[in-house]
Amino acid sequence: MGVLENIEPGELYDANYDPDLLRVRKETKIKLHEYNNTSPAEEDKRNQIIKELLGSCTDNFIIEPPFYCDYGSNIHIGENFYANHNLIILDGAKVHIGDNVFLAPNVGIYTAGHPIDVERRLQGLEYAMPVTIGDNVWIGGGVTVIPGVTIGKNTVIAAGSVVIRDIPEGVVAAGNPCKVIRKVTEKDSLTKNYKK
Ligand SMILES: CC(=O)SCCNC(=O)CCNC(=O)[C@H](O)C(C)(C)COP(=O)(O)OP(=O)(O)OC[C@H]1O[C@@H](n2cnc3c(N)ncnc32)[C@H](O)[C@@H]1OP(=O)(O)O
Repeated sequence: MGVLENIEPGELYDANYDPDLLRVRKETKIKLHEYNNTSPAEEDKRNQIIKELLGSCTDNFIIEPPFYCDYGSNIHIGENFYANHNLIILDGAKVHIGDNVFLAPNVGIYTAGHPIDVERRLQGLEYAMPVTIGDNVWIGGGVTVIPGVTIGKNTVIAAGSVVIRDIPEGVVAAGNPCKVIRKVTEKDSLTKNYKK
């Protein structure tokens, strides 16, 4: 059973002082420290650490170090997952990533947030809402995905976007806030030269 399993999406919990959460996050950071200090030659060791850490994954994934997350157990990745360097996932709530998903460098997937009002924020309260990323999604460099967002299958999120609302399947979306700029069409599979 994953940590925070009994907390409802959006429900406030004590993220800063709860001893169980602090313990699990520390255990996770110890494993990630080990992972992030492996050599590229230590593929088996890398795969073993990730398999122990994540909620679920297949045998077929690459996560380039450094990689950071809070708990690991809330993260589920599909077949043929590729994450470039410096992926950060704050997984207070579940993060479901489909098959064939590519993440560029410096992607942040944040399920967690704090109350807007100062008083409760300073009590260390936090909420988390799940993030879902569909099959065959490509997320560009430096993209931020905030709590509760779903990105539909076959979609491309342009570099630097901040995804604050759900994005449908089969589109290119860009910007802050991230919005659909066009559909992916048959023409895209005919492009031979990407030179502008
Ligand atoms: C797994 C890995 O490691 S991948 C390696 C890392 N690489 C990346 O992160 C590259 C990501 N690529 C991008 O962001 C590209 O801009 C793409 C793929 C979104 C381009 O998609 P295209 O549909 O070809 O977009 P195109 O260049 O024709 O631009 C279409 C419109 O979107 C806008 N646009 C394109 N990219 C962005 C962006 N990152 N942010 C904001 N707007 C953008 C353009 O300005 C243009 O607007 P206009 O019509 O008003 O002039």
